[in-house]
Amino acid sequence: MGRMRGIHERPAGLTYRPELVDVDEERSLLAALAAYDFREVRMHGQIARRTVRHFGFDYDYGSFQLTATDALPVELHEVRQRCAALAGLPATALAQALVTRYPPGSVIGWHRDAPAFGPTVVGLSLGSACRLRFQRGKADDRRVYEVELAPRSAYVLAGAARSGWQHSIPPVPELRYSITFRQLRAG
Ligand SMILES: O=C(O)CCC(=O)C(=O)O
Ligand SMILES: [Fe+2]
Repeated sequence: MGRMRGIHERPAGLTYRPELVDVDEERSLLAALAAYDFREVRMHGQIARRTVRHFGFDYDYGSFQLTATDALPVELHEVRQRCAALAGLPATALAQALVTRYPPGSVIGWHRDAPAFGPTVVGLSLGSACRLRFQRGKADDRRVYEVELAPRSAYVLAGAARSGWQHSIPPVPELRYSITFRQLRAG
C-alpha cells in the first residue's frame, strides 16, 4: 500500500479468501499446470510475457468472440467447485476457465474484464505472491486500492469491483499461475 497515488477506497464487491487450497493441493496443481500447452496473448499488436490456456470457452482478444473449446480438465474440477462456492454460484455457472502463467517480471496491465463474461469473476493464485491493484476515476478523484494475493488464496470480483473499477498486476517477483473462472453473460 501507499505507493499508489489517489484516495484509498476498498472496491465494493471485492472478496479476498486466503488458503482456498492447501500446500499439497497447490503442489499437485502446479505440477499439472506446468504441463499445459500455454498460448501467447496478443493485445493491440503486442505479445505479452504472460501466456494463457482457456477451457470451456476461448476468448479471442482481437475479435472479442467466444468459441467453445476443450472442457475443464478433471484436476481443476475441485477448485472450480470451491471458487463457485466462494462466489455463491453453482460450479456449472463458471463456464469459462483461464489459466495464466506469469513468468518472473511479467504483468497484466490496467483493464476491466471483457463484457462478454458475466458479473462475477473468481481467481485462484498459485506459486508467487503478487499485488492486485484497483483504480477508478481520474486526477483529483482517482480512487485506488491494492491487495496482496498470497499463494493459494482466491478473490472474487463482483459488483463495482468487477464492472466499475479497473485492475492490474505489477511485475510478479517469481513464477505465478492464476486460474480465473468466469460466467458467460446471460442472453
Ligand atoms: O492473474 C490474475 O489473478 C488476474 C488476471 C486478470 O485480471 C485477467 O485475466 O483478466
Ligand atoms: Fe482481469
